[in-house]
Amino acid sequence: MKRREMTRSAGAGRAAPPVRVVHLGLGNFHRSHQCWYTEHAPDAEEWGHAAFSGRDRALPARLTAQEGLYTLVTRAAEGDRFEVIGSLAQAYPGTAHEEWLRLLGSPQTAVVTVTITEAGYLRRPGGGLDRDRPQVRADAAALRERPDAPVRTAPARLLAGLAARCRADAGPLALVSCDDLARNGEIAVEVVRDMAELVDPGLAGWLEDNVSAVTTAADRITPRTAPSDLLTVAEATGRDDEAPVVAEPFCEWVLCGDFPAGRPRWEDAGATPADDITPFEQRKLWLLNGAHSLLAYAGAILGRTTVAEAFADDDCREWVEQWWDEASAHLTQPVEEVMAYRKALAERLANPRIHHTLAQISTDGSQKLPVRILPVLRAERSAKNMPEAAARLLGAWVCHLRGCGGQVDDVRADELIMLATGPLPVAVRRVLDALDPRLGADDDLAAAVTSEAERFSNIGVR
Ligand SMILES: NC(=O)c1ccc[n+]([C@@H]2O[C@H](COP(=O)([O-])OP(=O)(O)OC[C@H]3O[C@@H](n4cnc5c(N)ncnc54)[C@H](O)[C@@H]3O)[C@@H](O)[C@H]2O)c1
Ligand SMILES: O=P(O)(O)OC[C@@H](O)[C@@H](O)[C@H](O)[C@H](O)CO
Repeated sequence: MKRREMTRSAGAGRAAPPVRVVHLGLGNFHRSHQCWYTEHAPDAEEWGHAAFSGRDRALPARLTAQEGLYTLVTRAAEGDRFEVIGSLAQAYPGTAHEEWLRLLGSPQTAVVTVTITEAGYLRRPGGGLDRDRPQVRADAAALRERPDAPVRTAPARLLAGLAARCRADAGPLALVSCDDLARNGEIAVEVVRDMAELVDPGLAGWLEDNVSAVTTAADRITPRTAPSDLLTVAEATGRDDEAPVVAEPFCEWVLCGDFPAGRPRWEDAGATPADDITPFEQRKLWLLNGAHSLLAYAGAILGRTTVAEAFADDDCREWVEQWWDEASAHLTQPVEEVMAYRKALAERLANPRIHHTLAQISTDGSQKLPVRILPVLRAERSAKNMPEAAARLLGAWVCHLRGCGGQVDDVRADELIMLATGPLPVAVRRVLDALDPRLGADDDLAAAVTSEAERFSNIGVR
C-alpha cells in the first residue's frame, strides 16, 4: 500500500511557525519535551524551533526531508497514541555554523534551549569550564582568531552565537538548559562566561546584561527510537516517518528564570514556573535519575537489559526502594507528596512497553553520579549514617568499570578503567577518590562500597 508523505506541503501537519526558539542538541528529548510543550501552547503558531545537532547529520537530514515534522508516539503501558508535532520549523547539523550565528544574531530569536548531555558542559570536577581541555583551548584560539570560526564545543558554539547577537545589537534572550544537572541554566551561562574570558573578556558585561539563565527540571522518559518504531508508526498512521520519537505519557517541566524577550505560553500546556527550583530538581535527579543509574549498573550485572526488566527484578526493586528511602530523607517536600511521586515513578519505571536500555543510561557515570547520588551520600555521611543503597550503586559502578555488565562509555573512561583495576579495596578507594577526594578518604564508606563491589563481582551475569 502506498503511504502518505510526511511533509507539511502534503498536508501532514500545520504550517511552519516562525523561528523564535533556537536549540542546541537536536535529539529525541528536545522533540518529545520542549517541542511538545510549544506544540500545546495556545500561541504555538507564533513560536517555531530551529534545532541543531552536535555533529550528527543524519537526523537533521531526515527531519529536513519531512519539513521538520515527525510523529510523537506516546507509549503507555496500555497502548500508543500518535501525534504529528509541527513546532520544529528547521533542523540543522551542528556544522551549519553560519545558520547558527545568523539565528542567534536575529532579534526574532527570544529563547535558546540546550540538551547537550551532562558531559557537554565540559566542566572541571569542582565546577566552571575546564580550560585545560584541548578542545576548549582549540575553540578559544579559533574564536580569538575569527569570531565566526566553526567551533565544536557547546560552550564555544553558544559563545560564538551570543557574540554574534551582541554585534548585531539584537537584544537580550533567555538561555534555558534542559539537561539533567542541578542549577543547569546557571551552569550553562557559567561555562559560556568562562569561555568568553578566554576569548574576549570585553564580552562579560554584555553577557551579564543580556543573557538570562533559566534553570529547569525537565522530565519525560524518552528512549532511543528503535527500527521497529518506524514500522509501528507507518502501520498506525499510514505515513512513512523516518524520524519518529517514542516517549512515556508523563511530562513535566519546571522553569526558574526570566525570559526578557518572551516565550511560548508553556504554562498553559502544563509547565510550572517556579521561584525556587531546588526541591523539584532534587526530587527528579535523586529519585528518578538516581534509580535509573542504580538499575543501569546493578541491573546490567544481574543480566537485565532495560529499565522495565531490571525494575521487575525483586532484588533491583528492593534496592531502588532502599535508595528512595535514603534520598527521600533529604527532600524538603511534604512526606505525602514524596510518597505520591514515588508511587507514580514506580509505575513509570515498570512500563514494559518503554524499551529504555540500561546501556544508554550507563554512559558517562562520572558526570551523572555526582549529580544523582553524591549529594545524598554526602548528607548521609555528614549525619554519620551509612547509606547502603548509595554504597551499593557505587559498588556496582566500580564493577561496571571493571568490565561487568556492559561496555564502559564515559568521557573519563581511560582514567577510570585504569583506576578500577587491581585488588577491589584499592580500586574502590581510587575510584571514590577520583569522584571526590573526601569520599576516597572515608574509610567506612570505602569498606561498604568494597563489600558491595565484592558481592557484584561474585554474581557476574546470572
Ligand atoms: N532522553 C531522556 O529521557 C531525557 C530526559 C530528560 C533530560 N534529558 C537530557 O537531554 C539530554 C539529551 O537526551 P536525548 O535523549 O535527546 O539524547 P540524543 O542522543 O537523542 O540527542 C542528543 C543530542 O545532543 C547532541 N550533543 C551531544 N553532546 C553534545 C555537545 N557536547 N554539544 C552539542 N550537542 C551535543 C547530539 O549530537 C544529539 O544531537 C540528556 O543527556 C539529558 O541531559 C534526556
Ligand atoms: O539521558 P541519558 O541517557 O543521559 O540518561 C538517562 C536517563 O536517566 C534520563 O535521560 C531520564 O530518562 C530522564 O531524565 C527522564 O526525564
